[in-house]
Amino acid sequence: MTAVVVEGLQKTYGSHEVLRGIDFTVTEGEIFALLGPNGAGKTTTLEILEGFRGRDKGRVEVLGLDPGVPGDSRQLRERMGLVLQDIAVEPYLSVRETIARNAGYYRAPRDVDEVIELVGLREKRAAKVKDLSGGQKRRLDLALGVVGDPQLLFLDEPTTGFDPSARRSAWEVVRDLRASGTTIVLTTHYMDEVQALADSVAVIADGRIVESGTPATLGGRDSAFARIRFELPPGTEVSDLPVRASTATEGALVTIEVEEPTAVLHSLTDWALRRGTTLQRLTVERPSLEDVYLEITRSFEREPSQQSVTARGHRPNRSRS
Ligand SMILES: Nc1ncnc2c1ncn2[C@@H]1O[C@H](COP(=O)(O)OP(=O)(O)OP(=O)(O)O)[C@@H](O)[C@H]1O
Repeated sequence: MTAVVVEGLQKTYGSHEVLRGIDFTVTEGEIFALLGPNGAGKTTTLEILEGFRGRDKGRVEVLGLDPGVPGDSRQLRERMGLVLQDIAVEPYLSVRETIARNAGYYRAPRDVDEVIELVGLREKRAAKVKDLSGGQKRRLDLALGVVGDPQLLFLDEPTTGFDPSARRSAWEVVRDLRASGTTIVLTTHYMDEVQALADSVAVIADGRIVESGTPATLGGRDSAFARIRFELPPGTEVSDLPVRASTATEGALVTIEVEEPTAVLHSLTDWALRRGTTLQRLTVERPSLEDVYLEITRSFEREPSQQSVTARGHRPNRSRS
């Protein structure tokens, strides 16, 4: 089942065309990450899906409803949860009072204390909102997003300002929500967060979706070349190696790029052992999600207008660069 359908979505602010025909779908029960550089239009897209912002053109369906239609939008409020970048809360209410007050807006909210527990704010339940730290405030935002027991949860940069351990806890909360059947639409600038959470990913640049897939396949990552690196053993030359090193040296390291590294590694290690030596600092790596993401978005920063037409064709082959 599909939770969200977006087709040909367009939005212009004045003369600034922010969305120039966005298409994507979110499957029910998945965590979908919408990525893109600052100002790419992620928040605008989310706000359109949430019914807080109108669209100029295109089809948008959220849980079978059109957030652009007032009646549908009201129904959606009951069925979706939001964790926004800046949420207005009463500074003099306590954490528990704030969550309880929000719970009152829904017909079938979750238990308030269970939600406090879920987001790790038990010790701060009596603290006033104004006395919370930045990270604790974001946890409260998360609590407010989930207290209505939403079918669909929007998370706009949910862990910005969290310390590493709080991020891990927030990820656990998000995974638990997915396990309980909640569909989650997420924006984030942290690629480790995408790797840890997302089932599918779409990247917005230059007003369009320029890449989509899973964290493992985005931008051809799964078929990218593996990069083998090691230190040339003392007294040997690159030409002595049993395989051709495509790049002579990178710093002090020899670099070899191959599609499938098993056989090459075998012949390299065999060669080294026969010579009674070792391959110091040996590593085998494929591009990380961050490498791939940066390459996708950088190529759009270079030639925005041309790139938008034939995005794939213009990008250099990241697996070999
Ligand atoms: N109400 C508005 N009026 C005019 N321009 C706007 C408005 N809201 C957003 N913009 C512009 O639209 C563009 C997209 O903004 P948006 O907030 O959707 O980007 P984003 O991808 O969420 O960015 P970030 O990663 O920085 O949060 C930006 O250039 C922004 O300045």
